[in-house]
Amino acid sequence: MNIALIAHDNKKNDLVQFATAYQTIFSKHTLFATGTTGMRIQEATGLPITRFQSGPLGGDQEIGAMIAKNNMDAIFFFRDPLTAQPHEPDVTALVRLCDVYSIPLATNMGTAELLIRGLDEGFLEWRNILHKNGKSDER
Ligand SMILES: O=C(CO)COP(=O)(O)O
Repeated sequence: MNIALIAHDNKKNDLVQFATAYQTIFSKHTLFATGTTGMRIQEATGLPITRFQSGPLGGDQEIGAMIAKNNMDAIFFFRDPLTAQPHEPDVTALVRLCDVYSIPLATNMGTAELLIRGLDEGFLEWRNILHKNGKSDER
């Protein structure tokens, strides 16, 4: 599965801890991230991660483009609900595309726990059916 990891600044420590705790599961998948989040997780875990631009510089939109091409299977996006973001339109657009394409999106630790365990149990196998039907450019 292709998985994206994103966190706003006040939530980066949480996502780094989460990725470290579930490193074994994440290591079975192909990881993508916005710039700074990806760097932080790579430093902490050594996991291979394809890093896009930083969020305010277009990283959210790059991940959105993957969703639109059916190349993204799940997203962990720890948003900061208490701080205004200069790129709020990009954040909204990313969340919207998840809804357009029914992509599982965890925006906080509580949902993230469910999503990562579900992922490991194979609850996202329906995504493979879409891939097999040739509806994506890559796996
Ligand atoms: O701003 C972000 C998501 O909206 C995250 O970007 P960084 O990972 O580069 O901090």
